[in-house]
This record gives sequence, C-alpha cells and structure tokens, in this order.
Amino acid sequence: MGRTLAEKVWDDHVVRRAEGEPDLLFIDLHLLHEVTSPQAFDGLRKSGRAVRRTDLTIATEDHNTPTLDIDKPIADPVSRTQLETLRKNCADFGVRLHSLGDDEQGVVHVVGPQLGLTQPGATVVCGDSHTSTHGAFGALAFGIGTSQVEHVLATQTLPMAPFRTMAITVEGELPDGVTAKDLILAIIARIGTGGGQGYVIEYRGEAIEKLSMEARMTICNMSIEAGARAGMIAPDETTFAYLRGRDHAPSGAEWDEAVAYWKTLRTDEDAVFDHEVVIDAAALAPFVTWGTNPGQGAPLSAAVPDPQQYADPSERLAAEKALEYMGLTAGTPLRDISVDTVFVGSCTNGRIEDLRSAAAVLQGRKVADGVRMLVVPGSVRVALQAVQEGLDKVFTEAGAEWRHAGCSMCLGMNPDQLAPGERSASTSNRNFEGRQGKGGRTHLVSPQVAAATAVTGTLASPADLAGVPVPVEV
Ligand SMILES: CC(C)[C@H](C(=O)O)[C@@H](O)C(=O)O
Ligand code: SF4
Repeated sequence: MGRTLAEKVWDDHVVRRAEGEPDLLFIDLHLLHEVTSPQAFDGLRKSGRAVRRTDLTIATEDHNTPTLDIDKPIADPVSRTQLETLRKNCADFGVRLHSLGDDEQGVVHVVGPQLGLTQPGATVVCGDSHTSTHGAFGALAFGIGTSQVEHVLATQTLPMAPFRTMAITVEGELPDGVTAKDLILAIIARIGTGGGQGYVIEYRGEAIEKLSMEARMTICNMSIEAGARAGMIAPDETTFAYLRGRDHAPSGAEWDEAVAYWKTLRTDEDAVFDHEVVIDAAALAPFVTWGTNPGQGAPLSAAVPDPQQYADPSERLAAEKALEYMGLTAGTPLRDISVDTVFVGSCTNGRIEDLRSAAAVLQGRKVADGVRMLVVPGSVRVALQAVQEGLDKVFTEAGAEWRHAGCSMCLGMNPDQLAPGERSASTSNRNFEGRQGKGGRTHLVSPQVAAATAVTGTLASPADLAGVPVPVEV
C-alpha cells in the first residue's frame, strides 16, 4: 500500500524500532528559544552531557524580548533572566544564538525558514507548539516539551508515539480578498479545536497548491489550534523556488540531488488517510473569531452567535462563557464590534507578504482615532526588507507604530500587552482568556482585515473601505 507524505518522512528517520515501543526518530533540526530551554540545559549540566549536534541546533530570542528601546537594559526581571540564561547556556554548550540586536534575530518559526534551515523531508522540533509552521515545506515538524528538548539536545533523537493521518483537501480557488488566514480559521471552525487530535494533517488540493510559501506557513502554523500534532504540505516548485539560494539550502550538485529526493515526498496515489475533510474554497469569505478559542469563528458578514443555537451542551456553555468574557451580545453584527488595538505580527502573520498586504490596505489612509496599531515584523530580516520597500513609512504615516521584531503582543510575556477589558484585532493565532494580557479580548483576523479594522475602528475587510479615504496607490 502507498504511503502518505508524513509516513515517508517518518520512515526515513527511524533509527530504532522495537515491538511495543515508540519509534526513535533522528532529528534534523532543533530550534530553541528562551522560554522552554533553561531546564533542558540544566538537565544536561547535571548529567555531565554535551549538546550532541550543535550543527543541527540553533537558538533565537523572541518571546521575552521588548519591541521598543532594545538597546536599553530589559526592565522586567523575569524576561531579563530568561534572556541572560539562554545566552549563558548557548555560550556554555556551543549553540548558535541570534540575540536581540542581531540581524538574524526574530520569532523562531520565522527565522528557521528564512535561513533555509527548514527543508522538505526534514524532522524539525522545538519546545514550542507552533513548530507546525515548518510543515509548510513538507517537513515533519513537532512542538515538544522541555524534557524532550533535553533528550534531543543530548542525543539528536526523540522517541515518538505513532500518529494518525488526516487529509484536508481545499478544492477550487479562494475568492479575491480571502487569504490563508481566513482559510485556516474556517477550517478550525469546521473541525473544531480538538478535530485534529492525534493526527498529522496534510493540506492539499488546488487552493493549497496555489498558495505562496508564506501563506502555506500561515496554514500549517495553526494546525495546533485544530489540536493536530503537525500540519504538512507536499513540497513542489513553489517550495523549491523559495529555498533556492537561501543561506543553508543545498547548492550545486547537492541542490539537484536534494530536489530529486524532495520530489519523491508526495503522498502516493494509493495511500489511505485515516480521515479526510473536503473544503470548498470558493465558498469562503474573510473570517474572524468572536470567542475565546480559535474554533469560535465566523465569516465577518455574520453576527455574534446565540449560544442557544448549539445543540451540544458543552459547546453552548463554552459560547456563553466566551460571550461573557468578550463582552459581546448575541446577534450583534461582527462588523459593529469596535477595537482599541490592532496587532499585525507573530509567527502566523509576521512575514513580509503579511506586512505588504497590510500596508497595501493602509496606503494613503489613517488609523482611526482612539485605535492603536502595532506592526511587528516577525524577524529582523523581515523588518529590513520592509524598510527597503518603504512599508514602515506607510505604517507610520497612517499612524501605526513600527516596532522591533519579536513575538510581541501575540502573548503576554513582554511589555506589549492589552490592558484589562481592551479589545484587539490580532493577526496572531490564539485568543484564549488573557492571552494578550490579563482581561484582554482578542479577535483573530488576517493582516488585511487587521489593516481595514485599524482604519474603521470596527472589524472590517478591505472591501468595506469603499467610502473611507481613497488610497493614493495600492
Ligand atoms: C512559550 C511557548 C512555549 C508557547 C508555545 O509553545 O506555543 C508560545 O510560543 C505560544 O505561542 O503560546
Ligand atoms: S509569535 Fe506567538 S505563537 Fe509564535 S512563537 Fe511567538 S508567542 Fe508563540
């Protein structure tokens, strides 16, 4: 019987297989950041071990880093300690680190791909749930816990429990103005935040094949929000074109050999998935969340749902609690919800194409009075590229704040936070209670919706801006 993409990559990495035990897999790339690595390094120290493959290990600072005044000492003692600890650990164990202020610093899941470290057919791990992002290249990429981080540091291998396979086939073409973010939010609303549990999802179909690498990363990134263990997309010409010439991509004869192998990684015609979902791309529209989990979303044209409409009692209760926390009333059109803050950034939507599309909406327009908009590039490279293209100017002239690279307002681990009761439209991936700051309320949106919302002050898509100041040039 044929094999799926995920099964092929898995099989090619098994270093030990024994009856009744999980397979032991070789890990090609181990990414580290300040939050989940300290205890792992401590464990190595206690047992007198070294990092087995420093050449396959790379660290970056992202979660605790400020996005303003990065040349000043870090005010928050917890954040400061986290960063100092990572610096000491990387120096002690010989691990390559991209620190705050470095040209390659940024959110770990933006940095790996842009350096060409993330490659098709690779196993990629990181002590971070959004490691699934790297699956966009046809890599098998898992978020792992701190004890597993220690195991990989010490051995460059990891015992892995078997997974089930799910195909999500997106047929047809996405309508104009509908993005990868809208698609993944719609997928999660459809299958639920537990729908992917135990599965590695492979996204396929015409709409997926037409996506750029960056858009594919947005999709795979949020596989975790559907509960999946990983998300993958088969490598193709789009993948190869993205990788060619990147710092760590193979070159010369090795490139040709690599591409020949990567081309074998497609799911076989006769492979069978454990579960299949089919989505009609043409039926999709800009999508936003109204609740406190990423599955509580609806098309922007809809209204806040009435919890009574849910037949399932636990869903009903979850919706009731979500409306209470979010300060929303059933029946309110989503377009009537006003926000205080707009955040463009994160490993979901902090890449150059995201910034370009937000800038295209903002060009010649202004952020509404009373709304603060933060634009935070996912990495320093993204920032430099944006500056070269003049995007920073578009943002600042519109009244948005142009910040330094990092996780920023995606989560409340650094100074960029919502105050209690504040409401955001955010291009990040999580909207649970307190995610962006205690008492903060989050609506997950695409970069285009974020930018349009900044202009109107209420949840909006670019198509809603017809009557608002005309763009000089888009
Ligand atoms: C802090 C880190 C462990 C966490 C994760 O695993 O995802 C963070 O990146 C997040 O997005 O919530
Ligand atoms: S940007 Fe957000 S989701 Fe991504 S790694 Fe940072 S905190 Fe996690």
